[in-house]
Amino acid sequence: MGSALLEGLANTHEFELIGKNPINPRVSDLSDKLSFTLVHSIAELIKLSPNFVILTTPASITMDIVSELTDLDTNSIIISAVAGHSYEEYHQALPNHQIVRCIPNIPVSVNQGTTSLFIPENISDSSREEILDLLNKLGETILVKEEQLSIVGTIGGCSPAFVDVFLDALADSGVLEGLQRKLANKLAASMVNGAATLALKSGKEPSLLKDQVCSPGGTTIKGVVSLEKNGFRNAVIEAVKAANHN
Ligand SMILES: NC(=O)C1=CN([C@@H]2O[C@H](COP(=O)(O)OP(=O)(O)OC[C@H]3O[C@@H](n4cnc5c(N)ncnc54)[C@H](OP(=O)(O)O)[C@@H]3O)[C@@H](O)[C@H]2O)C=CC1
Ligand SMILES: O=C(O)[C@@H]1CCC=N1
Repeated sequence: MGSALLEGLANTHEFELIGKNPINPRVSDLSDKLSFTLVHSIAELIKLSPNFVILTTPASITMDIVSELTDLDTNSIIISAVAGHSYEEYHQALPNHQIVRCIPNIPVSVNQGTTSLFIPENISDSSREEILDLLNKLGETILVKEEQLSIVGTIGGCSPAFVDVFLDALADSGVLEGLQRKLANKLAASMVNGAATLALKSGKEPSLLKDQVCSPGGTTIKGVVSLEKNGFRNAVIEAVKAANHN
């Protein structure tokens, strides 16, 4: 997730970026590619007084890292992208800092992300604006209450993987009929991109858009009936449930 955020922010050419990571050749290569400063300790990071600190660490080590941020300038805004720790936990660890929680998704790397964001009440209007300005450069930002962050973050954050499974399956079906894999992959991704753009731009309900494709007695409705017979809708609902109630 950290690499995806760095890529999306680097694409804007508007930020001086810093990455903090244990020594790792993968991250050194990324820092060369995206031209960001790489630091290996929190102390080095704190000295640089960044405007924002975005946390993308595994949940299991995040609170240890947060406890090292006590000397961070209180003007620095902390944005946690970590699923699994509440605002209250961060606030207790760093009571004088401004902290918000978000769940971005991997398409932030191409500035087409969906980021659900919880901003607590104690954040000033100017900080709120700065946070939204930053995240909006990465795609769409959806403001939510903290109790909604889990389900909104699951649908926004995990579902790119579910869509990737769908894309891979669509491409498989093309390959089965003799298409080259590359062509099948491109066809599937372009189609999903177009269908999603139409849903967003038209504002129409997906069920109405589906009806427009299904000609009476035609081929699409036969495919839709087959999806329903095979539990496609239920499989999606169960996947979101499983991811959200882990
Ligand atoms: N993947 C996603 O789509 C999303 C993930 N998230 C959240 O982002 C977080 C990371 O997830 P994800 O990127 O998938 O997991 P990864 O395991 O791929 O990434 C974790 C990163 O943390 C780094 N790291 C480990 N220890 C430290 C440390 N002490 N200081 C700094 N960095 C450290 C790892 O470095 P190294 O590579 O050297 O091991 C790695 O780059 C999780 O909390 C997750 O909930 C939120 C939304 C979406
Ligand atoms: O798989 C995960 O745990 C993270 C949280 C949201 C997306 N990926």
